[in-house]
Amino acid sequence: MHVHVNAAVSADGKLSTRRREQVRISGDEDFARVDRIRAENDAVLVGVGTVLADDPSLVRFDRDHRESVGKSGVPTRVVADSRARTPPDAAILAGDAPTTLLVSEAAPIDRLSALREASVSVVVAGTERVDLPCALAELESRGVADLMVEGGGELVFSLFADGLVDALTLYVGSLVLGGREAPTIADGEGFVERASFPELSLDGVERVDDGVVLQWTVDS
Ligand SMILES: NC(=O)C1=CN([C@@H]2O[C@H](COP(=O)(O)OP(=O)(O)OC[C@H]3O[C@@H](n4cnc5c(N)ncnc54)[C@H](O)[C@@H]3O)[C@@H](O)[C@H]2O)C=CC1
Ligand SMILES: Nc1nc(O)c(N)c(N[C@@H]2O[C@H](COP(=O)(O)O)[C@@H](O)[C@H]2O)n1
Repeated sequence: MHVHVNAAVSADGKLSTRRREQVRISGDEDFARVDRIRAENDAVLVGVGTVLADDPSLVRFDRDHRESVGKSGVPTRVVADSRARTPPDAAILAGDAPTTLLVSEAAPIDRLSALREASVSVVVAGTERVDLPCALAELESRGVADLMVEGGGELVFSLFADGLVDALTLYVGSLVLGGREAPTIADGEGFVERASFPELSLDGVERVDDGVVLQWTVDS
């Protein structure tokens, strides 16, 4: 499976403010770029923190671009949600696009039943927290060869820690959000030892809207 993380950050590297409310960091040109990346992927993954903060629908994608890259159907929406906290009326569950929830064994049965009623497909992996290598392997067995990840910082850190990220694209916007508690692209516990820092190779730099898009591949 190929895993591509994409996000928009402020000039000081924040995904959002300390209130964790959605901030429009990029502009129309960048959102069109994001729609093309969605089109290139079989599924789009976010953490439940992003679902609770932003209530994204993840239904938009560039249909012409999808056809041009030879993909059919629509990208599946996927939420990493250890305890099944996705609200049954969340936008990510609405509409015709399929949604898969990655949960752990700690997810309460009643919440899972409510979500299954909303026609959600469920993958159970891990005891307390979603075991990402196991969950992504299950997605792959269900036909997900190309996975886009749209955040947030807790999930993306875990994906890096598990060595699961192949490519990283960041839109860096021309604004400063500040805040030591504001989320960044890789939060979690953080890496400490030099040997554990994921190393990246810079593949591209492009001016988009009023910011810059940086493209890296992750060194193996
Ligand atoms: N500017 C941008 O491009 C984006 C910004 N955001 C912002 O990011 C913030 C949300 O990010 P976070 O709070 O970091 O939440 P998150 O979206 O990373 O979700 C974290 C949650 O994912 C679940 N999870 C399941 N398995 C996990 C694992 N193995 N490792 C880590 N988490 C796991 C846990 O329940 C955890 O609480 C919001 O403020 C949102 O606005 C989110 C996406 C894109
Ligand atoms: N690429 C990008 N630029 C910004 O400025 C943003 N605020 C975000 N946020 C994320 O985009 C997703 C929106 O999804 P829907 O359009 O509602 O489907 C969601 O994941 C936001 O967190 N992204």
